[in-house]
Amino acid sequence: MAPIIRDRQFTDSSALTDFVINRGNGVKGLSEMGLKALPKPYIQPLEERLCMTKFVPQQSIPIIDMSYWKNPRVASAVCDAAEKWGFFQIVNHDVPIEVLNNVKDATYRFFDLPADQKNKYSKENSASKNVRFGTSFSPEAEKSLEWKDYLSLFFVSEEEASMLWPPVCREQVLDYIRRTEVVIKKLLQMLMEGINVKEIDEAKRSLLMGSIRTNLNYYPICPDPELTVGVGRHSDVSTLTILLQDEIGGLYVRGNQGDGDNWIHVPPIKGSLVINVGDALQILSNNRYKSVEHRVIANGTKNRISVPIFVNPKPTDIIGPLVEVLKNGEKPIYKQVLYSDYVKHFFRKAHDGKKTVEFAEI
Ligand SMILES: CC(C)(COP(=O)(O)OP(=O)(O)OC[C@H]1O[C@@H](n2cnc3c(N)ncnc32)[C@H](O)[C@@H]1OP(=O)(O)O)[C@@H](O)C(=O)NCCC(=O)NCCSC(=O)/C=C/c1ccc(O)c(O)c1
Ligand SMILES: O=C(O)CCC(=O)C(=O)O
Ligand SMILES: [Fe+2]
Repeated sequence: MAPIIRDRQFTDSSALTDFVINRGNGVKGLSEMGLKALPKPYIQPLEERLCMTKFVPQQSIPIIDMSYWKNPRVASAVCDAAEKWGFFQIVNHDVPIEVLNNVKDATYRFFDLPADQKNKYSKENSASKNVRFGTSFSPEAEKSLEWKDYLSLFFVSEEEASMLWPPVCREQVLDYIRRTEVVIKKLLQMLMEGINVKEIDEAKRSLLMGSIRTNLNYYPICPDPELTVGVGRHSDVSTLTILLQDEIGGLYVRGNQGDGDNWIHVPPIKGSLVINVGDALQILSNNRYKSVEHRVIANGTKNRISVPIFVNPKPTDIIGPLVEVLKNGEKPIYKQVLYSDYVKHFFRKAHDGKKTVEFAEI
């Protein structure tokens, strides 16, 4: 049955849910209908919209050149950025530009599929929990929805990926993960040395990078972009996130000046990767490294994509402050928690800034 639409608006919210979620049209489908106004469920409360007065145009997160990554100055810049900003960009990181371009093309290929093809991977229809096409963040828990569709791919093995991941993007995402792994290892090595962890043994490797989730995010053109958000304020639950964004821009990071209600734009830099600390690394480092809130605005004239790789502990790992960090008598701020409990807590609520980490506080 066709959705109930009058004057290019939905007559009720169940018709909208049916069109966007149940039929897999996503917000991309809404955008392509040429709606004249933003549907009500997407209108965010005033305090969650990002207004111009909160931008700090003169500030920028650090940009770190990885060409001479063995130089101790690079390690010191990485640790410094992870402590003070929780966010930085890397350039000359050795992931070939073709790999990045290919995964961006693959993202467009996936979202350009007809709705019924994408809907095969929805929460209801997907053959596996490890592959999920969705919209907004957690629509069941949210008071106001986010203007974003996504495909989330949890990596188990190349064999599983070859059976379950959508063929239009599978190889390109796998290649992106493979080539990025080298950079992830370098960054984690530097960050661990900065907190007195001299060797990344198998147990540490699992805690730091035991599981990998890649999301393909699609933010379509939005009517009334100032009334909604692409992604609401949140910190990631990962140890590190490696984010590839396109040339459109729109990602903002909470600044560290004054009362902190100032937001710094992350400008797109050709070939760069954005790196951010997630909650798991904040917990493991007992607050030495900071997971910082970030958000994405909606755009009135351009479609935007981004491809974050979330590098995480294994779901079965117990996370808490590392012994090396507590050696000098430092008090633990966090208890030991099962990582999958932590992630479930995150996924079952709407984006709510930095609140997730309270789940692990003593
Ligand atoms: C994710 C879990 C917990 C799933 O475990 P499982 O036993 O399958 O639980 P489940 O009952 O299917 O899922 C738990 C809930 O999470 C939701 N969920 C599961 N996967 C996803 C997903 N990819 N995206 C959104 N929600 C999800 C489910 O819908 C469940 O909610 P509900 O339906 O009960 O309301 C497990 O695989 C795990 O522990 N993984 C650890 C590694 C991992 O995936 N870490 C997450 C890193 S993601 C990260 O850091 C940031 C993600 C993010 C940020 C902003 C966004 O806007 C966004 O979209 C995503
Ligand atoms: O799209 C972006 O730039 C950021 C997305 C993000 O924060 C996320 O998916 O966790
Ligand atoms: Fe994020």
